Amino acid sequence: AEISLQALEPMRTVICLLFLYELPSRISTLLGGDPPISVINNNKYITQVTPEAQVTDRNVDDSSPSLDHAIHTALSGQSKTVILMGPEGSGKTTTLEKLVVDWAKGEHLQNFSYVFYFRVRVINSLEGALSLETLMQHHHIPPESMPLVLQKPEDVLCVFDDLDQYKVFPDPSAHTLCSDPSQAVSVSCLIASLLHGSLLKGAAFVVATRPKESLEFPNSTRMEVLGFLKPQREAYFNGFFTDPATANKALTHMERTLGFYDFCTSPRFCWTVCSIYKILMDAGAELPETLTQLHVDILVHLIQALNEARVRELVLALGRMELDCFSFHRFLSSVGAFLQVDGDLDSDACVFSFTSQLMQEFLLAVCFFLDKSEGVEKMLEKHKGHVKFLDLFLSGLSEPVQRRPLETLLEEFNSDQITDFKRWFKSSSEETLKGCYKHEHHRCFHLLHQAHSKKLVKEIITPSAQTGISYGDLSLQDCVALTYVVTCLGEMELLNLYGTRDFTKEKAEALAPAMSLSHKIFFSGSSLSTGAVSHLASALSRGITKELDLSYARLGDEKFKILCAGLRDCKLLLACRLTEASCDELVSVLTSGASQLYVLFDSELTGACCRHLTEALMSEHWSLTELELSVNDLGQEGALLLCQGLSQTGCPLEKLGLKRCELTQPVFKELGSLLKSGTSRLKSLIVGINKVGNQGVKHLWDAVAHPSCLLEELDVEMTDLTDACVEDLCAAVRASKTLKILELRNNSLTDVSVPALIQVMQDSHNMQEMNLKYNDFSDEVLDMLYECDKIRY
Ligand SMILES: Nc1ncnc2c1ncn2[C@@H]1O[C@H](COP(=O)(O)OP(=O)(O)OP(=O)(O)O)[C@@H](O)[C@H]1O
Repeated sequence: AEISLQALEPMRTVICLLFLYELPSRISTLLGGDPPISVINNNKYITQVTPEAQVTDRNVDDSSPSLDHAIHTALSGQSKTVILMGPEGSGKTTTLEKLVVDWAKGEHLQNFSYVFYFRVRVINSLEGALSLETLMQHHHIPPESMPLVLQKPEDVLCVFDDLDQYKVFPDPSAHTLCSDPSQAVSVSCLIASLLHGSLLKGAAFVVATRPKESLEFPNSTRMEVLGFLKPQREAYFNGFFTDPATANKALTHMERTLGFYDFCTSPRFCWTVCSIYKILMDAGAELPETLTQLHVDILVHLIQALNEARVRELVLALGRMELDCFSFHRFLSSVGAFLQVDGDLDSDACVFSFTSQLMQEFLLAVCFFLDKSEGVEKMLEKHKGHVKFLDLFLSGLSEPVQRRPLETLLEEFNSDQITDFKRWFKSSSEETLKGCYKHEHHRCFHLLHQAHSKKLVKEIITPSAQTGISYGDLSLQDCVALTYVVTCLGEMELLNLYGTRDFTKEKAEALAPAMSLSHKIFFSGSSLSTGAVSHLASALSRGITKELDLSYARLGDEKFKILCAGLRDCKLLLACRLTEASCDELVSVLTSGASQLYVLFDSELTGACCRHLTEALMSEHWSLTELELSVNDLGQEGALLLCQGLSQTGCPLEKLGLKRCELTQPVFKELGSLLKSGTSRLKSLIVGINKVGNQGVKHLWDAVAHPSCLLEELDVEMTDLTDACVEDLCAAVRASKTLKILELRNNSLTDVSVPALIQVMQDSHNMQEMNLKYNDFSDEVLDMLYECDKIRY
């Protein structure tokens, strides 16, 4: 390690040298990573950001709060203990070592005169009782410096790495804490006494651990170690591959094929990916498409690099997790590529652990296929709760193309095991896809995505699959897998994302191809980010979507504007809440000449919007044949204006929805004149749930009876009709040559009207259906109604 030591004070020089000496003789391995000290010395260190920086801006710039800076600030303030928490390989050790190196170089944390770095893995291997003084001597502090350390503990910073490795976790209540630095106590008591402040009271601590719930120390600040978000990954790839074009190629490939997995934030995983990509690119080989293929490539490379004759036995021993010295003594020179070995190999206390959880699960899956072992159900049950990717790897390896390179090296996979997996996958997916548990559906899609076989997707997703259930609240990985499945199928009838709470730009981008291939998309009750709306818009403009439900999505005017950009060529928009501010956009889409059908159900369109709409209707560019404005408070003035637009000669509108629009009698009168005018092409008029009574609706009966009226469907549900309207109603039906459907639900018609209504339906040749549900009929007329099959009641 080549830190320049000349400029350091003698004490620092000693501690720094010893710290470096203390670093176990770590070497760079494909799965383990480049040792932190080599990362730091070779200027490959990438500064991580804090969760706050992530929230405020994902494209973090230099001024964003860095993790290192946050630690420095915390240690120079009130907080005496900083707990760094992050998953496997997230960069905790590297952050700690950088901290110590920066101190030793005199760059940071200069308020401390002594910095001690303890690795719990190493302390664990110290047996018997230990005093603080002996521990420090283990860390090579010269005896003459000891009194200085003990006299001014506030000048001391202790760094504890791998606290999760602690065998017995420090718990103050379980120990009598020690306060005498020369007293020999158990190692667990020693650590607990330091962290709880009974030893070296006033000293500061930085502790790193994988996520642990029960970790609390006095005056402590927790900090999440996020690993590499996208901007840091980009910086890392650029540092790894010196050629920018190669870096970009590698990064783009990783983001496309793996970027949706959480573990991509792990710097250690990024190192492994970069390393294997480099090997493959140098050899002119294809880069892996799936997580399984990536692990096949890694394992093949590791095996080839070993000088090991019994590779099949080695893989079996690792996969069966025969993690004991006896098994591994046979493969001593080889296991280091896969395992971390703590303690003396010849002692019972020697502990083996997998460097990569992913590789551990991958080896388990390989083992399942290598020889006849237990059935797949039993195997998955046995590991339930401890594994995350086992079924994915099984799925990937069950496809010949993916496993072939391994078979060439080991031997052919057992065909019974492959058949067993395929049987399980088929039957469990069939069951899953009949049900309505979205998480199970998503899991099935993840497995299909991993298998990467279009043929298999078509085999598994049969027409009986319930793919129309709500897939709301998808994760990024769900979006990618669903897109894969829909792309293989070629189309999807309904993409139901009802109640999605957090539809981000990233998710929308991943799901865009699936959206383009869906006939209907439901986003009802969802919350879409601005970025997501713009991906939705472009997906719609490219795709086949005919129906889009954005009801209760509270899109708002700004997002609606963005959506409109994609709607120029879209056939239909259903239900979104808009206000007056969106009118200009709306009118411009409506008159674009490309939209064919438009529904603005349940918006917040008011009278003022009607003025814009009317202008649009009167313009020569209006080409829509359907307009749905139901559930908008248009008001009398607005609705009358609209009628004016409709009476324009040449207005092509054939279907108009004005349900629950607070319409009044004068509006019905105007609608009636419009229908009789001879200029209207309206075939369907939906004006239910407007309380205008017999008098109001009479204008429509008169219109229906008029020879110029072309209406085929009239909906006057819940308009307060009584028996008094029936004479006009029957006259209208008899006179009309076009009317086919009459919707009369939820009115106040009674038994006395029934004979006339049945008669008129029987006499009419045009009429196909009259709906009389929820009127005031008694049971006595039910038999009569039953006789007329054109009446629903
Ligand atoms: N900030 C960084 N810049 C560049 N590389 C990094 C950084 N952090 C980590 N790495 C790389 O990732 C590897 C793993 O990181 P590190 O050992 O620090 O993780 P960890 O969180 O301590 O993991 P574990 O929980 O397994 O102990 C390092 O060896 C190094 O190669």
